[in-house]
Amino acid sequence: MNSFKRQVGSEARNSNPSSSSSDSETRKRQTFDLGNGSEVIYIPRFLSFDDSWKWFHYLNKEIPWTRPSIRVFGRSCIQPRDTCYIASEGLPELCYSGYQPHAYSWDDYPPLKNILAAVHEALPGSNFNSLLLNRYKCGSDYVAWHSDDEKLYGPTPEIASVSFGCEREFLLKKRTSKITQVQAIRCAGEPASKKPRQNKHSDQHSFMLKHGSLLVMRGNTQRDWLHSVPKRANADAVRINLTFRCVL
Ligand SMILES: O=C(O)CCC(=O)C(=O)O
Ligand SMILES: [Fe+2]
Repeated sequence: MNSFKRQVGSEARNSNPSSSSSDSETRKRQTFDLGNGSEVIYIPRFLSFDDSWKWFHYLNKEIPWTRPSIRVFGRSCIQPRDTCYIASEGLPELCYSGYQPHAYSWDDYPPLKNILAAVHEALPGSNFNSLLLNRYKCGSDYVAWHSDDEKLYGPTPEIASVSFGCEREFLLKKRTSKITQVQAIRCAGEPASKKPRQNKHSDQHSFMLKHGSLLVMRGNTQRDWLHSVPKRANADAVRINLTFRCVL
């Protein structure tokens, strides 16, 4: 994979709540215009350090985690992370990679409603009604390149992702259209002056997702970009991630 041009959230290294130097900085909302109506918002310290550990321990213990079989390129394999699904009553069923998760109720896990309320407060106008939870037990658990572009989320899904525990890298890369691929093949080896001009936006981004952080993808991000959490040999602890979504 290409090396990423831009590393954001570098203050993520500083996960000790008592460190004061960048306190106001890290609580701030950072907005990234990815171009063409795609946008990412990142709030490194969305939830407090201590509250985040309380949520982490609750979720790790109480959520009925499963590791289902899914289909990838026509082959059956075990999903490389634990998962669980929560949805409001009466919504159409979610199905991804040939897997239809059981929808648990928000009422079964009341603390999730508190986290949802905090997300709604940070994102006025949003109305999330479902939640896909992920648990990465170690650095060999991952999520492969994908976009959350299932029809039931509509054409411009907003996805709010809250992270707890071990910091992991979250990557975004621009989808290449057929036209761009053909251009790339034609232009390989040509002098720079003949190659089409790059636009001002980078086509790869990397976020080190902190304990207690919130990352939001909105606009055309699911249409035009792919995202992943790659394997990392040095990630030696559990990470839990909540992705809030709105089924239309
Ligand atoms: O764990 C993450 O940060 C991303 C999870 C994700 O992309 C998904 O559940 O669709
Ligand atoms: Fe995703």
